[in-house]
Amino acid sequence: MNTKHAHLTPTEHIPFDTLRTTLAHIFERHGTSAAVAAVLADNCASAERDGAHSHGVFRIPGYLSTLASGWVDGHAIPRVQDMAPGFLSVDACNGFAQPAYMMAYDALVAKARANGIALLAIHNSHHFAALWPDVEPLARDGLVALALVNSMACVVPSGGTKALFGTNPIAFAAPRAGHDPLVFDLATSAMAHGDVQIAAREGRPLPEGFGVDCNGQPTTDPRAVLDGGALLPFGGLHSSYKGSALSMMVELLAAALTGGHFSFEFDWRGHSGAQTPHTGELIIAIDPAKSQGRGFAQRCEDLVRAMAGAGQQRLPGERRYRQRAQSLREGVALPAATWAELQRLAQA
Ligand SMILES: NC(=O)C1=CN([C@@H]2O[C@H](COP(=O)(O)OP(=O)(O)OC[C@H]3O[C@@H](n4cnc5c(N)ncnc54)[C@H](OP(=O)(O)O)[C@@H]3O)[C@@H](O)[C@H]2O)C=CC1
Ligand SMILES: O=C(O)C1=NCCCC1
Repeated sequence: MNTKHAHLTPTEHIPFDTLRTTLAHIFERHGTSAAVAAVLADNCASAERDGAHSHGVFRIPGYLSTLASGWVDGHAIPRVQDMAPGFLSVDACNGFAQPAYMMAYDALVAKARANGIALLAIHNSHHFAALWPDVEPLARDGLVALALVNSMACVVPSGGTKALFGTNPIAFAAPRAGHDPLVFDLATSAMAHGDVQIAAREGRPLPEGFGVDCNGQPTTDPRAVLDGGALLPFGGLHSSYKGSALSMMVELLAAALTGGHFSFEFDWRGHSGAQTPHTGELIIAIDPAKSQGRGFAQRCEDLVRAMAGAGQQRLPGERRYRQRAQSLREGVALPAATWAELQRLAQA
């Protein structure tokens, strides 16, 4: 949202269902089917609820300008194809990735349980969201899950000078006995592009070693990164080859394997306002019940205990679950100006 002065206004606490319904109205009134609106609204409201601000309501203007530009089809009806016993392919038909995923979700779970492992390869799709909502439900269904999605060329490969990779996140989830699933979700760039946009809006510098300007020179100015500059892969100045290798892997698995575009391949010039990357996504689901040994859930607890014993202060995903519980208890905290703008858009 354009919340430039939102921090000056009071905070409102909005019940999660009210936020989700309002977002669904916004999507539907701005160019999606009711079915697509429901999926995107749930995703976006869930991100805001969990404190994943770079992919919560902050993204609404980007979704709307993209829909208005004609770059994405908000009414697309995805086509699911059964490629092999463990391989499903979905053509999102130039629509959003999440409705395509929802259409194939049950088949993916059934295949993973039957075969031990199954892949869902989505192409011709747009992903503008956090990735953990694509893996957490699989872990709640008892499966180990990995998701990868590529975005748009805004990351310089290690040692290079030109933006080529996307910010290319990887999300992982594993079921735990008696606990929320173990989940991590991280961009393979030094920072998510959304966080660079938020830093620019709030006038905050980036940490050293995260970005370069349009001349390839190191900069901490988020605007210089956004205006022709680029991010570096994660890993810091001396180990960015590690983030770069992971980013390369995401390009291959999310784009080459699915039939989607690489982050540098699609051309959205001519669609003024378009912000959603037109790429691909790969989701891998593994049934741990098929594995050897003392049982995956038990081994997971062994590892978590050992990590705590070694001094790890918190698990990935833990902050998010804490924020989720608080938001469900007290309502999702939003600047009053942002909530007023969302309500206006829902009527517009
Ligand atoms: N659709 C797209 O194309 C793209 C989407 N994104 C999204 O942007 C979001 C933000 O990514 P990013 O900035 O890399 O995420 P963060 O760096 O904020 O967090 C990455 C992961 O590390 C965990 N974590 C953070 N701090 C700690 C800590 N001190 N100890 C243990 N674990 C920790 C987080 O858990 P916790 O959540 O609990 O803090 C999270 O699982 C993601 O949801 C990603 O999917 C990014 C790039 C492209
Ligand atoms: O934050 C990011 O990085 C991105 N998020 C949504 C899609 C484009 C990249």
